[in-house]
Amino acid sequence: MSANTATDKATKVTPMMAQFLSIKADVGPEALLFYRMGDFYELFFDDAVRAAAALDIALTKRGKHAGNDIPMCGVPVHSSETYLQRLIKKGFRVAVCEQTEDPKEAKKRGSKAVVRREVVRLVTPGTLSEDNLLETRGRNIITALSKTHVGDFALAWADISDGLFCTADMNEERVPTELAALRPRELLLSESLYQDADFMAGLPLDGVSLTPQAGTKFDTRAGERQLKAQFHVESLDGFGSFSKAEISAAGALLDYLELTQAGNPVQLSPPTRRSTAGFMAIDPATRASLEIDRTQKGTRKGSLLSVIDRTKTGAGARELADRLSRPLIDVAEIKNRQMAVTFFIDQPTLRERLRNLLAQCGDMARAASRLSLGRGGPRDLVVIQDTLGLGENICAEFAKQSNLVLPENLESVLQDLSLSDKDQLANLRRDLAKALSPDVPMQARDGGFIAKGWQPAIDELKSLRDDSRKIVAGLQADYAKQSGVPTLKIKHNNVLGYFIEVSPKHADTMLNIGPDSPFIHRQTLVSGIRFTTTELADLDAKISGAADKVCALEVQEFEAFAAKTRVLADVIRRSAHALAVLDVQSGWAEWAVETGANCPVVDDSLCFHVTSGRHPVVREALQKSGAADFTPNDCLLDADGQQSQVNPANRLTLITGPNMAGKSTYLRQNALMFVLAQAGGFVPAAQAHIGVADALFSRVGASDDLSKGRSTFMTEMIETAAILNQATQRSFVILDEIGRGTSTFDGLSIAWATTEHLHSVNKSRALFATHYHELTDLAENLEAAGNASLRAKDWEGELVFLHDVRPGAADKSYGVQVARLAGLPAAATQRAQEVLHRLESEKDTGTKDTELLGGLPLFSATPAPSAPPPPSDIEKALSALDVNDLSPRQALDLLYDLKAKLS
Ligand SMILES: Nc1ncnc2c1ncn2[C@@H]1O[C@H](COP(=O)(O)OP(=O)(O)OP(=O)(O)O)[C@@H](O)[C@H]1O
Repeated sequence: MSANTATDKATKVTPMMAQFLSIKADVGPEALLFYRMGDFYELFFDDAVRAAAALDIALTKRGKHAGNDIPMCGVPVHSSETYLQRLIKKGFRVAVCEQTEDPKEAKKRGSKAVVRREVVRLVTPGTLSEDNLLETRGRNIITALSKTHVGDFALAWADISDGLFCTADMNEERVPTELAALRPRELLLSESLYQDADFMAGLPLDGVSLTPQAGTKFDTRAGERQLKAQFHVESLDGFGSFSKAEISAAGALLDYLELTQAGNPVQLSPPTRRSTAGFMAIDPATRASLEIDRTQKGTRKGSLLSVIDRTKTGAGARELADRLSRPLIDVAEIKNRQMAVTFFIDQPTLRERLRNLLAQCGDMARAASRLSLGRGGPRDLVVIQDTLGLGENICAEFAKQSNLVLPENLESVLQDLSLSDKDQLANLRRDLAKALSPDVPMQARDGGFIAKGWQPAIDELKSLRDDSRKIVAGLQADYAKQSGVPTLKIKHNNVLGYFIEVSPKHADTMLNIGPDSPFIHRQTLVSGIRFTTTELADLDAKISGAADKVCALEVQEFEAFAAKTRVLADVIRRSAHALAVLDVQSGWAEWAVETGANCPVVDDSLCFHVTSGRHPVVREALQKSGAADFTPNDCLLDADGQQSQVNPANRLTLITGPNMAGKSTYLRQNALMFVLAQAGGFVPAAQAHIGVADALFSRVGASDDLSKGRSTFMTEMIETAAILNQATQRSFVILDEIGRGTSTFDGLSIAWATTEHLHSVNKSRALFATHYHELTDLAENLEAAGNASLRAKDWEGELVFLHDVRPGAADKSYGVQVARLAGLPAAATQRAQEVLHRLESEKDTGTKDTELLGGLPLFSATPAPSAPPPPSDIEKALSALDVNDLSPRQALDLLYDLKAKLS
């Protein structure tokens, strides 16, 4: 072979590889290309290397490209969802490329022709719709963030798994707050925003996959066209007046969804404009520290949501999470929600029946979405049929109750659920009930899901198929007689269809029947000899022909139903939402009854008065561990000072008390009262009067944010700055130990100034927990500040926490005792106690603070105790000894032994 030929061969690209390379070039390097080859999705080159490592599967090679081996790995199509799920979780995006023609068709173009393949979908974290890839009780949000030339911002967001679609205008400061509420899986934004490091540093982006887009994707005019096309309207006025920023974000989002679904239309609800002014602002740090829907470790378990969630359906759980994430400000709307919960508390029997029915409901909105995306199956139709039926049963349960007075919003929810005024939907349900057989497969192509009596053509073909099968069964006896081989069997496999099989010892008998033999030899195997007959072959053709036709007709029926659900998608989604709302309201009532939660009085005042409040999560944890009961506590704050004439109410209370006494718990439980009350629910308290808060702020627990290059102290100061700059008189603020992360005097001064600012400038309702006892003096100088403390008692040398909040400042911190409880070595706690005594006595004798807190000189003045030496061998032996067990002789021997150890 000449050198040239060798090079030619090395650089020659096979037609299949050429096709792969061209598709890969279109997809780009960001996405892995799942290239369909028969029953596998294959990955090549760098994609294969990355996927093999991420999935921990074998990396092999296939052929050569430019003289090098082509790395390859593959995943079977039937289990590809699991692999997809793992890749998406690891932050990959995957372009799925299918064979879009029958290989037989390709062959007609020549033996070397490659089967046509096309990318049918780009799977990204924010565009999932399959049940296996989605969290049942969590949302899967994709958002687009836009910024106009004049600096206005907007977000558009969607959950394509159930059709949610919303937009909201906002200023730059509000963007992190809204993103934290949405917790999107994927965020689209323009290249220029993406490259703005300062802006990006302020966004809560944990677990968010970023998808930068060319600035042109955010063009307002293109966005308007996209929106009109998506919702088939001539004008957008019907949806309210979108701002330019909203249109730009919505357009970019729709454009991207179209791209990922390779042109398949995504069904979304008409866009809802969510004015940010209507929702309580909870910035990312506050949301994280209050652990509303996730703990700081990122788990749902242990969050407020997980503790109060009594919903029976995935859609209900998602609705509850939405409500807790975005508490309302509008008092009337909050009261509407409360009325529904109260209604269900007053109707225990109806509540129980409703919850039993809800438990049987499927995820109708997600099923409808899958059907509209062409990814649904017969089981999705069953979910729609069953759940619509259950919706009817639920309406019937309400109708059964005599003299029922429904709150207005429940009335409208039941209207959405009822089929009585929705003929098309009622017909769809009735038809589905008639058309579907009880057991349906996952995929329509597997057939066998259309019930008898629905379509005469299918029934006819099925009876032809079944009759032929009966004839085949009868033939076995005839052929056994004819051949004289009583053990002759008629069998079936996918390659041969029906065939006759005899054991090898009857081979001669079968082969020598003579010229009139109907048996035609097909195969000789070690295990048996196979034959067919013209009659059997005819029947086989009839049966398989009929089966194929049945399958094709069933697929047609499925497609027809899927098309009907597409048309009715909006109504189906409204029914599904009605079920979710009923689930949330009845679930909230269930939780309230179980835990003794009550309905708060919510109004526009600036008061916050809670009697016997509890922290729902800490209380549940204590209950589960059986350790102790939760001590309920009151809290009274009034930013207006209106109550002060009767009962002086502070707007700011300084909380002191020993470590571990429950200060942080108290702060958080009161912040959570606002979240629960403004989400429209009941609160864990005997009574509560809550004037709505426009924003919650918390600075609780210091942690550094090294990923953003911020130390613990810096993070703390940034969060404190945000509070002092943004909190209004209507806000609620909790601060836990501000100023810890720096020198005592700096810390104390910052805490001091922060308290004064909050009290006199922001004028918000605020709780401030601190170990700086000096701060408690502030209560005397500031007219609306007060002190409260959590108590502990020294009980026979043991520290007992009482966990109850009392007016007045705490006298001591018990820090050393807590350190002892935590297991600090005895030598260290003894030493700490000595230092503490010394500091306290010098303070009493009037020594200046600077001398007291000066650090080293004082420490070196007190002789440091040395750690007790470890016990000697003799001491160990003596302490293990039981003297009563020793005989006089043994005692004498022991003495000798001990003496020997001395030398
Ligand atoms: N009201 C309460 N009733 C019963 N137990 C409580 C109560 N409040 C807190 N606790 C228990 O005390 C523990 C410590 O509470 P918390 O962290 O709020 O104390 P702290 O005063 O903030 O402590 P530190 O000053 O050390 O941060 C909690 O984990 C909880 O188990």
